[in-house]
Amino acid sequence: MLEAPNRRPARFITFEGGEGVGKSTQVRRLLNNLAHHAIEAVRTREPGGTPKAEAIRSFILQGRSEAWGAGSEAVLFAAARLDHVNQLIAPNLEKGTWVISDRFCDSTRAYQGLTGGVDDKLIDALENLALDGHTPDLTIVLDMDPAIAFRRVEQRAVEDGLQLTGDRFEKEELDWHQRLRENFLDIARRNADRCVVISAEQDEEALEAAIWDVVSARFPELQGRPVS
Ligand SMILES: Nc1ncnc2c1ncn2[C@@H]1O[C@H](COP(=O)(O)OP(=O)(O)O)[C@@H](O)[C@H]1O
Ligand SMILES: Cc1cn([C@H]2C[C@H](O)[C@@H](COP(=O)(O)OP(=O)(O)O)O2)c(=O)[nH]c1=O
Repeated sequence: MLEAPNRRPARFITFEGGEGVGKSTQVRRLLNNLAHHAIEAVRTREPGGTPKAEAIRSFILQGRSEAWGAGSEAVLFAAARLDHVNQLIAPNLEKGTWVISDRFCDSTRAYQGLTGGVDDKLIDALENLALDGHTPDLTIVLDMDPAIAFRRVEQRAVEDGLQLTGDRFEKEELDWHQRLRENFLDIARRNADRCVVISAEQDEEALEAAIWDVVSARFPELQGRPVS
């Protein structure tokens, strides 16, 4: 009988951190680097990633869930995540395609849990339900002073000739974002085998190189891969 080829499992990598720290930019750059190493990967985001989860994203980010409080929001984010895992993340990993997500479960723990005051046990239960064993293989936590992140976002908006309206999360005060930053660092400390904290206070290329160092050291199949 012919043996199935000994294929490496596809990897699931998530990016976490506060607003404007450069997650989306670096997710794009990582996808590009993986493609150069002949790795098939999909890029996704949370909240969102599937039509149903994107519908929940609009509902929450337009502020329509605000009156319900952080507990209901945690449930809504988990509902979106369950669909995202079932419809996009698990099927891709199963067929050998890497998945790179801009935010995932640590955002619920940081925003609704540690910062929003939702009980740890509820966050744990929702996480177990939504992930169904699909814990990320690696989480890159991009860390920076939120005041600098705000200036970056503001500067880009001015360059684009836009008025900074922001969604409701971006209207929160700076000290709230400082607490959020500490909470992401705390999550990283408590999950040190999965999470790597990288300073986002460096230019895009330097940060991309720092992320690639971590990713390629973590996954040996990237070493010795063809570079196109
Ligand atoms: N390393 C960097 N240095 C300076 N500006 C950056 C850097 N990375 C991203 N930016 C800019 O900062 C803003 C926020 O970046 P983005 O990737 O959208 O962050 P996030 O997804 O974390 O909100 C964008 O205008 C982006 O062009
Ligand atoms: C995934 C997730 C996101 N969020 C928040 C974080 C962001 O404020 C918002 C997502 O907006 P988004 O525009 O994707 O974030 P960013 O500003 O980092 O580019 O939703 C939660 O509060 N809980 C969650 O579980």
